[in-house]
Amino acid sequence: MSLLSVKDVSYSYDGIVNVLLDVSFDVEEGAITGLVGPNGSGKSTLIKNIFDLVKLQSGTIHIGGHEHARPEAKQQAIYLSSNDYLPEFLTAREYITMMARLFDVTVDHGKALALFREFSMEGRYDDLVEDYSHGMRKKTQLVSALVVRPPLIVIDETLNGIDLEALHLAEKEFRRVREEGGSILLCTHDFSVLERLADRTVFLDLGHVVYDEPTGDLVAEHGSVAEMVFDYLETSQR
Ligand SMILES: Nc1ncnc2c1ncn2[C@@H]1O[C@H](COP(=O)(O)OP(=O)(O)OP(=O)(O)O)[C@@H](O)[C@H]1O
Repeated sequence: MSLLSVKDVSYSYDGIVNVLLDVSFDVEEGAITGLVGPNGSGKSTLIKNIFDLVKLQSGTIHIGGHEHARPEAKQQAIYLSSNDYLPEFLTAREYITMMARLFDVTVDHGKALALFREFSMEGRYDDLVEDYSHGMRKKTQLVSALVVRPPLIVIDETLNGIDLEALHLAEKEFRRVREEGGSILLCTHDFSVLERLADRTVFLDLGHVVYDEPTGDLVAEHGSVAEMVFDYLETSQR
C-alpha cells in the first residue's frame, strides 16, 4: 500500500518558472525510497509541498490516505530537515517529550536513553541543546524521529555532519523501521547510502522525475547510482 502518494505536483515560487513540473511518485508501506537530484532540482521544494510548508499549487498529495494538509496526515509523518535547528532552551528530554506530545504518542524515555547511549551521547540527555555540537543536534533529531516513530520519516540531508559510527547505527535503525513496516523517504547526495538502503530511487532533475525505479535495477543498468546520474547528465539535453 502507498503511504505517501504524490500526483502531478507542480510548483512555482514566482509564478513564472516551474521548480516542480508534474511530479508523481509513491512511497510504499515498509519501504525506503531514495530521493536524489542535482542542487536546485527541487528536492527541498517537493518536501516542503509534502509537509504543507508551502501551499500546494497543483496536483495532490496524500499521506496515509489523508489529504496532506489535514491534521490526520500531519500525524503520519515527521520531517527531519537539513539544518540542525532545535530549541536551544530545551534539554533533549524536553524536546523529545514535546515532539511526542505533538504526535500524540507516549514517550519512551528508556528507548531514547538507549539510543543516546548507542549514538555516543551517554549522560547528555538532560543537558540543554545549546551546549550540543552540530553532530549531536543532528543525532538528537534522528533519535526524536526514532522514538516518536510515525509511519513515515522524511529525511532531508539530515545525515550530513554525523560521523561514520553514527551513520552505521542510523542505517541499522532505518532497516529496523522498515522491518517494522515503517516507511522512509531519504533525500541525500550520499549515493552509497542509497545503494545500501533504498528499495527504490527517485531521480529528480529540473523539477522532473527522470527515474523512479528499484535501486537494484538502476545499479544493474548503470553500475552505480552515481554512474546513473553521470550518464544522465552527460547524455540529456538539459
Ligand atoms: N524560497 C524560495 N524562493 C524562490 N526560489 C526558491 C526558493 N527556494 C528554492 N528556490 C529555488 O527553487 C529551485 C529548487 O530549489 P530546492 O531547494 O528545492 O532544490 P534542491 O534540489 O533541494 O537543492 P539542493 O540539493 O541544493 O538542496 C532552485 O532554483 C532555488 O533557487
